[in-house]
Amino acid sequence: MATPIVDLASLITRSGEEDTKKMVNDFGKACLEFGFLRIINHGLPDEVINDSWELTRQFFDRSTDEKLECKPVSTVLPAGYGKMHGSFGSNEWLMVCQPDLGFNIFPLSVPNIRETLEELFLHLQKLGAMVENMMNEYLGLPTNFLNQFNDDRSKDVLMCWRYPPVAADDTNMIGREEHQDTNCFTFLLQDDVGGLEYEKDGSWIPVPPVEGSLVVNVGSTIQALTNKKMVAARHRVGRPKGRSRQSFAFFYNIGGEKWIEPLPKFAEEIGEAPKYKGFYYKELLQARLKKERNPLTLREEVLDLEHFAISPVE
Ligand SMILES: O=C(O)CCC(=O)C(=O)O
Ligand SMILES: [Fe+2]
Repeated sequence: MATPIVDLASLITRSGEEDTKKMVNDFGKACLEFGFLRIINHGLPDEVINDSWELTRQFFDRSTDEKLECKPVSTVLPAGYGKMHGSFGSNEWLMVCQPDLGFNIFPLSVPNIRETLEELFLHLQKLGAMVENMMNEYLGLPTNFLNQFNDDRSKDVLMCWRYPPVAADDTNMIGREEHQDTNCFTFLLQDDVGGLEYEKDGSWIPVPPVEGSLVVNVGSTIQALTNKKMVAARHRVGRPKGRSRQSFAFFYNIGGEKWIEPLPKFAEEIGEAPKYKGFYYKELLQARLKKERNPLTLREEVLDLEHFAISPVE
């Protein structure tokens, strides 16, 4: 079964009601059956995408000292440059946060990088709200329910990733360990190196780069709210051979203080027991990041949504 492709043309052009209904249905079904899909006609300007690739490439090609000048200043929103250590590999990232918060740090030696990446951020954030509305409609929730529930946009994050290639003496072929994203939705752009895969029915399905398309995946927050009606697909990235790989992952997030538990519509109201106990979003996120950024962590120790699962009564 091929990864679904959902055409967002009618969302952008606001064409007829029938087209919109079909789009919402295609999107919802793709989330329900795969948790992973591609979108086309998403409205992101080519120029912004192309400039973002070029400028982040220039940034990652700078010397380590120069990149370290962009080290985060805030621990609350650690926008800026970072690098993984230890068993999680040596991937580098440049993290971009909501522009008007003022946390973003960019090198002055790469002209226009701020304007370009912040513009990309804002386009993706707009897309996030649209996708959230489609999900709202597909799930039959009251109008704007999800947008209002998830009204704090200050935690959205754009991660610009660079994965180094496998070295000759290297045995670790994993570029990014398998995981579920904890947020609501993630939007992914990858360069032509490829390597992204998601899990479906026990198999790993490759998601090769296709120009003009954007990958969307469902995060654990949606899985918890829908009482596992929607499932956040596990995904991973193989380590690139020969040359490094770049990607952009935009996390349409949720505020840390938000209490997440299955919505009554998907549990009590339909006579189903909740599959998860309630938790503050930050409990899931912080535990995940703390583990992931600690080089001594074993993969089995990384906390995910199942930590909050209520085991069925025998
Ligand atoms: O680099 C990619 O394609 C995927 C990145 C990812 O899964 C993540 O940042 O959560
Ligand atoms: Fe991910």
